[in-house]
Amino acid sequence: MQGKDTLFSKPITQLGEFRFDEQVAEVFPDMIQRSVPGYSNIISTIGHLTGQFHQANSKLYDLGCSLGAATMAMRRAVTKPGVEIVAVDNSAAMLERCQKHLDAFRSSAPVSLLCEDICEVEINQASVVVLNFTLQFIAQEQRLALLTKIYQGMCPGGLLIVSEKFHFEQTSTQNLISELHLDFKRANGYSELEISQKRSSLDNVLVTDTIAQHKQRFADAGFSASELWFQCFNFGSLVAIK
Ligand SMILES: C[S@@+](CC[C@H](N)C(=O)[O-])C[C@H]1O[C@@H](n2cnc3c(N)ncnc32)[C@H](O)[C@@H]1O
Ligand SMILES: O=C(O)C(=O)C[C@]1(C(=O)O)C=C[C@@H](O)C=C1
Repeated sequence: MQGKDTLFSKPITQLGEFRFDEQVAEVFPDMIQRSVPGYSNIISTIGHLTGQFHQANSKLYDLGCSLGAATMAMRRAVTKPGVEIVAVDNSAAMLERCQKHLDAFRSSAPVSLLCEDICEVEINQASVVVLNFTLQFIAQEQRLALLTKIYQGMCPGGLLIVSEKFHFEQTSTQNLISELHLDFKRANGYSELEISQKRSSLDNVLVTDTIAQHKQRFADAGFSASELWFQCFNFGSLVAIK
C-alpha cells in the first residue's frame, strides 16, 4: 500500500521547482488520482486503444511512464505476436518502483525500461505511442521535434495518444474551468495551502498548451488526423493517427 500525498500540506519556506523525485514517486498513485480528473478512464482507454491498434512485430512506447500505470494497461491488451513494450522515464525513483509493479504480474509481452530523456530516445517500428501527461513537462520549443521524431518512428496506421492539462484562450472560460479543477482537488481532500504551494512549484515546470495548439502540432509533425477523445475540465486526451 503506497502513501497518501501530504507533500505540500505544511508551509514550505523554500518552495523549489516540482520534481519527480523519491518523495513524489512514493505518493504518486494517490497524487495523480486526486489531481487529474478522469485519470482512471484515460488509463483504461489506453489499454482498449492498444488492443485495437497494436500490430504484430512492432513496438509500443510509453514515454514518461512514471510507475507504469499506462505501461501495464498496454501490456494487458497485447494479443499479437512479436510485440515489445518500451517504457521510458528520466526519474530513477519512478523507474525503480515501476520495475517492481511490472514484476508483480506475469505477462508474455516483454517490457524494456529505459532511464533516459524521451527527447533523446530512439523510436522505431512503433504501432502505439503514449505520452500520458508527459508532453506538458517538455520545453515548449522541443515539443514539435519530439512529435516529429515519434511520427517518423511509427508504422503506417500507428496511433499516438497524448494526455495533457490544457489552458483556454478566453479568460472567462479559463477561469471557470480551472475553478472546476480546483473544486475537484478540494473535494479530494487537498487544502488551500496544498493547492497553492503545489501550483507555485509547478509554475514554469508544467507548461500547458491549448487544444488547438496540440492539433496544429500534430499536423505540423505529419499526422494525417487527430481528435480530442476525452475531456474533463482542463484535462484531456487526444489521439493522432499516422
Ligand atoms: C505526470 S507523470 C506521467 C504519468 C504516467 N504517464 C502515468 O500514466 O501514470 C510525468 C512523468 O514524465 C517524466 N518526465 C518528464 N520529463 C521527462 C523527460 N524529458 N524524459 C523522460 N521522462 C520525463 C517524469 O519523470 C514523470 O515520471
Ligand atoms: O495541475 C495540477 O494541479 C496537477 O497536479 C497536475 C499534475 C499533472 O498533470 O501531471 C502535476 C503533477 C503530478 O504529476 C500530478 C498531476
